Amino acid sequence: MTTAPTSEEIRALRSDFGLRLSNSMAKYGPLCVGIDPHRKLLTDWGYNVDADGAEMFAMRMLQAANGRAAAVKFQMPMFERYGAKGFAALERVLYAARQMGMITIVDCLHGGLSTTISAIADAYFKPGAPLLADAITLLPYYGARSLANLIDDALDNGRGVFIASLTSNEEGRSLQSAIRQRGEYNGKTVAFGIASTAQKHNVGIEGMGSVGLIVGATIGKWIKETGIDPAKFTGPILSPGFGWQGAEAEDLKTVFKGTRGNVLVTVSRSIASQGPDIADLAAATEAIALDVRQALMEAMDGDDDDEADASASASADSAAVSGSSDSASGSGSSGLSDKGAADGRSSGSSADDLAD
Ligand SMILES: O=C(O)c1cc(=O)[nH]c(=O)n1[C@@H]1O[C@H](COP(=O)(O)O)[C@@H](O)[C@H]1O
Repeated sequence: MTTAPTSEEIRALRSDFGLRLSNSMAKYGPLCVGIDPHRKLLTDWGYNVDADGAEMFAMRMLQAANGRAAAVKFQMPMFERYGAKGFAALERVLYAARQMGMITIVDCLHGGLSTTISAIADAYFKPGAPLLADAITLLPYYGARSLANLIDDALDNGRGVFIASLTSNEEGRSLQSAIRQRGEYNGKTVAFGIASTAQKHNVGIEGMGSVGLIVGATIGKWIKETGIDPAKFTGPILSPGFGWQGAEAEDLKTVFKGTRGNVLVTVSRSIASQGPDIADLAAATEAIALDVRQALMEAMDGDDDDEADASASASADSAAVSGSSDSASGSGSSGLSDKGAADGRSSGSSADDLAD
């Protein structure tokens, strides 16, 4: 006969993902290797563009990431496109990653009505789940609170989530910086409301929480217009955009100024494009892991040279993300596009070179 868990056991489970991820980041650094079997990469690596090719690609990426990165993130649509065979391949590579002891994130970007979205806890979080993962990515378009039941299921099973807040693509900016017209976050940006709702799940957790955010590294200085201060968020922050999409060390320093060990930078194509040789993939992983670690260490000590920033932090509300939405004018000209143009790095369009 099984006995019901005590309140202490429940508390421990609800902070388990954050604890395991922060331990892994302390050991291996703040890099997550993105496993995205793009068609072009499969072809370049000499694999068929099918579920078997995606599975072999993923196994190689796993071997390169093992012991060199804190986590791996699987891009669900790039398996899903092969239907049942793709799902079976993803189940197997997730199993392999678990056997290696790696922290696994499935990038499925699910979202929906509270009553229906909860069903996916059976797929990812519960004991015996076919796609058992340590965390998944979520979209909050139905309202961040619509995710509450699913988040509870994740936490009660020692798992976590990453909720899209400020995505790395430029098209997201006008929606995410829109000013809310009603409710608790009236007058604040959409992204701010999402981050604040996410943060509520982390309050009271010692160390890093288990409810994370997605904040693209590409957004650069535009972070200030959103009202979000990543330094005040106590869950993990998954940050895509470094490398292939154009973000550099300077962007990590700008966006994550003052953060302390909770930023997990996810990189896919900049590593995979060095394959298929595992030694080359491993070398690329190590080099990028070093760059990212260095940038985030510098971000930690980032000097507060910006007075407006300092006053925004001072007036931060208890949601632990500073809420200066007054400055959220939604002007879409800073960040990605300015930088891409200024130094010729890839911005939105060239980021699609290896898309799909
Ligand atoms: O959900 C994501 O992980 C995600 C959010 C976001 O805002 N931007 C973003 O690029 N991603 C994902 O992060 C990965 C980035 O891959 P690379 O640009 O190749 O490093 C891809 O799997 C994207 O789908």
